[in-house]
Amino acid sequence: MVPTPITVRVPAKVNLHLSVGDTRADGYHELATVFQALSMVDEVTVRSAEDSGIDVHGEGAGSVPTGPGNLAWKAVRVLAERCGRDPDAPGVQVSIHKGIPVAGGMAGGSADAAATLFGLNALWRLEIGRNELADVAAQLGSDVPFALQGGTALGTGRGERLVPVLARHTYHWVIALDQHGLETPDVYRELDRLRRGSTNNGMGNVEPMLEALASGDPRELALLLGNDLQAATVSLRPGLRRTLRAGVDAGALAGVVSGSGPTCAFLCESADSAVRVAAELSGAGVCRTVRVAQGPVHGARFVGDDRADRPTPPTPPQVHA
Ligand SMILES: C[C@](O)(CO)[C@H](O)COP(=O)(O)OP(=O)(O)OC[C@H]1O[C@@H](n2ccc(N)nc2=O)[C@H](O)[C@@H]1O
Ligand SMILES: Nc1ncnc2c1ncn2[C@@H]1O[C@H](COP(=O)(O)OP(=O)(O)OP(=O)(O)O)[C@@H](O)[C@H]1O
Repeated sequence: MVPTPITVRVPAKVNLHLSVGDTRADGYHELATVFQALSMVDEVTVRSAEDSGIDVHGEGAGSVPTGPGNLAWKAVRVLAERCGRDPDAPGVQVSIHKGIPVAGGMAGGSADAAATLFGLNALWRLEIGRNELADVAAQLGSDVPFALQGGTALGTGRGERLVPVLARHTYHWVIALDQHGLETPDVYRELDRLRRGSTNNGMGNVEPMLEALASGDPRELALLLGNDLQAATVSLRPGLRRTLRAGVDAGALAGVVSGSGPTCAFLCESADSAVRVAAELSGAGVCRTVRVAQGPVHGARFVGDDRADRPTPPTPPQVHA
């Protein structure tokens, strides 16, 4: 019997804090980061098919590869290898509906890889537990484990080692999308260039941010938003200075470049304030488009599964596409 297709919803992320340390021997930078999952999502459906393939729909779909360059494709291969399966007999069709901006610093490709792992775990009835799935996720990219986990989390190592963080509040965000994306390696390379000759690549202290998150006051959190990659992103895209200023002028508590950018995220005092800021920012002519989002939200989960306390169940129910 052909298994029922599985659809998984998976969130974007913003880095509330991103400290970038030294480059390691493997070429990655040591990180200390606080991730938050936001209510901008991709939906990924995995189904058994004669021939394997990927189709991509939604905003920015035209710039997403549908072959081996797609992180979801890699996820199929890596998981198949892990469990000794032939990924092409039968094949897997992966359908991606993009709601997360492409190459925007919000981990869209990572989200699709995480959703594919999560979906295949059910489609192939593998019953892989969350820790092992997170290990496979880390093989695919530094941001992939967080897309599985969601919520708010502290990431260390190259960003893949996660500890959940208590966040007492729903935070309201305005997200400003830029005209064109940026490639993450280019942004890290630019940071290395800007830092050349400097010896002080110490990691910022995340404790104050963890306390602000526990208190739940967005004004406290706003004072602590920070991203070491921001200088590099702004150096590559100087117009972002204007975007960041415009968000604060429109009434946001603070703004920060999301990860490697060029998307900017603005923290607002309330849902109403976010709507006002979004309206004013979209009229300011400093970005392609503006969205309103909330965080934290769940990591990868089945569409239709509303149980709030089960972000990554090891043996989930199958939900039909
Ligand atoms: C900017 C962030 O989104 C912040 O969460 C991440 O650090 C990037 O995570 P990602 O896109 O999953 O990145 P990966 O696919 O693991 O790595 C892509 C490239 O980014 C750079 N990279 C990434 C993570 C890291 N800790 N140090 C790095 O230098 C490396 O050039 C690497 O080759
Ligand atoms: N499933 C996918 N969705 C989007 N882009 C993908 C996907 N698979 C591969 N890519 C490629 O990866 C590049 C980065 O896309 P992505 O949307 O993941 O960027 P990002 O959000 O900036 O990543 P991150 O925040 O994790 O650094 C794109 O240029 C695209 O060609």
